[in-house]
Amino acid sequence: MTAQVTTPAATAAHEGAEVLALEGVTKHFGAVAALTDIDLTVHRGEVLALVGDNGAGKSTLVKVLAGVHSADSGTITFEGRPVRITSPADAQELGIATVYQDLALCENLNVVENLFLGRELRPGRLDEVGMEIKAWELLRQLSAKIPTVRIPIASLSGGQRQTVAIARSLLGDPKVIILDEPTAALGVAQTAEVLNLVERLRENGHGVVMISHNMADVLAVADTVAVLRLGRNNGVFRVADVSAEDIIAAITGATDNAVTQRASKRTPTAPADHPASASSADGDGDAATSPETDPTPMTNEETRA
Ligand SMILES: Nc1ncnc2c1ncn2[C@@H]1O[C@H](COP(=O)(O)OP(=O)(O)OP(=O)(O)O)[C@@H](O)[C@H]1O
Repeated sequence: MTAQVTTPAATAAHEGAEVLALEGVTKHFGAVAALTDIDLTVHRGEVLALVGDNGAGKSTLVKVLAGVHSADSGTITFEGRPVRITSPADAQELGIATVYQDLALCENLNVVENLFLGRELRPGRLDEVGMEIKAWELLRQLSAKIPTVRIPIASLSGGQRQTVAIARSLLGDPKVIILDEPTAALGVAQTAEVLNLVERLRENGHGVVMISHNMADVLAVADTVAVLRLGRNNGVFRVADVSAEDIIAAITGATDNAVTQRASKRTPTAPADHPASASSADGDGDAATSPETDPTPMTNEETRA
């Protein structure tokens, strides 16, 4: 897995150009500060894992990008120009697709019917052949293992359902695809199948934002990990440079808690090799960060490079 570039000089070597950037995005719900000054950058052909504890702001951030919530302040730049996302239609028009955890598939309808629900091809009348050809084309892009596109969703496995939901998100030809916990509740084989899909999306040049609580998945498939804590940025890391303990430390805002101690007992490492990495953006001072030994969380300028 290639490390993310961090310097302007190396920008040309980056796998893809910047497609989506957030700067200072803030969202309140009444007195609750769900997001404060969030900066984030997504490139073409990059898988960015968005991680954080419960209530860290991940869903709110996704909903801001999906046009469900409007940001109170901050700038969102899409393909180099500032944009306003005030509705799901805005997001779709820009090329930001979101696959929510519930997948929103109709159990009794088959794969083609689900893919085209609400946007059936109709040159005069329903173009069944055209839809079927397009369905296979989308599934082929994902190297998907679906036996037939006329099978009802109810007969598919969790991984196959995720495949159909992701294929449907590709219909609008999006540049950025947001996946909300795509492997939650899946078994080992199905998780592997979904991680393969994520890799296909990257190969096809999409920018992928993947919310996940699963460190193994994050380390297996992401290029970059962005940590949210209490609604703020708490570190952006290249996966190549970071361990699961580093990420957990940034999520929890501490190196010395029960979770990180358990993780380091399983994989003993010298403290100098695997220090805490959280750049404590929330200023609560409980995240230990050492400039000498830190696995180099990227600055916001670097992630935008
Ligand atoms: N519609 C809403 N109204 C009021 N408060 C909200 C709303 N949505 C989210 N919040 C609050 O914003 C904060 C961030 O919540 P959010 O759901 O974005 O976190 P999360 O990281 O997605 O958590 P989880 O992993 O549990 O889904 C929380 O304090 C939450 O209670």
